Amino acid sequence: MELRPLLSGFTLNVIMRMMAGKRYYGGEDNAEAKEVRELISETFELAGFTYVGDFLPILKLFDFDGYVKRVKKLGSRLDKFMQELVDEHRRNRGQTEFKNTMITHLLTLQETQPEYYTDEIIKGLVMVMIDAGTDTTAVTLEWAMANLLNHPDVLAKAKTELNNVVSSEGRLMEESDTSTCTYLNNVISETLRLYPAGPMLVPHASSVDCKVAGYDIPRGTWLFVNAWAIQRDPKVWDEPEAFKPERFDNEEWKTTKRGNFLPFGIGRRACPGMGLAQILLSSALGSLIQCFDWERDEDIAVDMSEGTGLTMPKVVPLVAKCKSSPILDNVVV
Ligand code: HEM
Repeated sequence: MELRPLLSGFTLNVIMRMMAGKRYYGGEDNAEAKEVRELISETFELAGFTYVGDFLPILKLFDFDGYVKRVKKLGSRLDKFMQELVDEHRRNRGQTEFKNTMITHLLTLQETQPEYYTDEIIKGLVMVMIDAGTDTTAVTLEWAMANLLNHPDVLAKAKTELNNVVSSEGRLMEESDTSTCTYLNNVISETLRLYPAGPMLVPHASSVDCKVAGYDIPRGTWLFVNAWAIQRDPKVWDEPEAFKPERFDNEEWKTTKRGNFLPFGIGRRACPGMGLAQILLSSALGSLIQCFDWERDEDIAVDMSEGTGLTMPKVVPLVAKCKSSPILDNVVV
């Protein structure tokens, strides 16, 4: 079974359920779902494109490969879809399925602060949650599973923890278990250390001339932070290339290595979705480990080559075998 489509469908469903109370993956195949899946897949494709005009402005005069034309066309299709979503919420706010969505809450704020919570802002928030929150989380889950399949001892230890904390109570993993399963969280931290979904963070630009660590930085300079290299620095991490969740066992790393572990960035522009991402990663990975016994598809190590996309996806999509664990037979009828 190939995991990638399942994991990205899962994260998109979670974010869309939060924002709009809708799922577009793995359920009914209606026209709206098809349209959304198409829009989202094109958004990710174009987001990963390097636009040369950003680096050599003169080249903005030419539209090589028709990139600008495609982005503009996609932009207006996305805007139409988002506007329909907002209008649908405006019409049906009282109905159960629309009552507790993020769009409905934003529309309530629009009543008291219309100049700030405009439709443009609401549509922008929906879009940024999809862009920044779905692929990053799905890619991390795929790397985590790949690491576990290459380290059956780690997988067994994580399963034992889940059996002790959750399955022993005859139930499935819940959100409240995410803080108790410390080894599971260490597996996630170690995955984010070796395979950060934002390997170069997000480019930042200085808004004024400034001095950083003695260097003069002119206004408008683009800064890239190589988190991938910092998190594998042999001066900081023992056996930096090894997958060892135990290195996060004690809290000491928080004082000694805090600035060297930055999968969510650092400072005022750090990832605002970090808390949500950690809960999502922990509950999804925990459920996959608790509910199924996993094995590699072939008797060779999973290929761990890193691709060049925005979120550093695996080059070879992960394929794995699984069978249900006894807990599933007990709780799912
Ligand atoms: C494993 C999951 C995730 C990873 C690894 C990740 C990583 C990052 C990184 C590295 C940045 C740039 C920080 C910087 O440049 O200093 C960022 C920014 C951002 N992230 Fe995440 N993220 C994840 C999940 C999420 C989720 C679930 C959401 C929301 C639903 C989200 C929303 C955002 C937003 C809105 C920004 C831009 C913040 C700004 O520019 O001020 N992220 N993320």
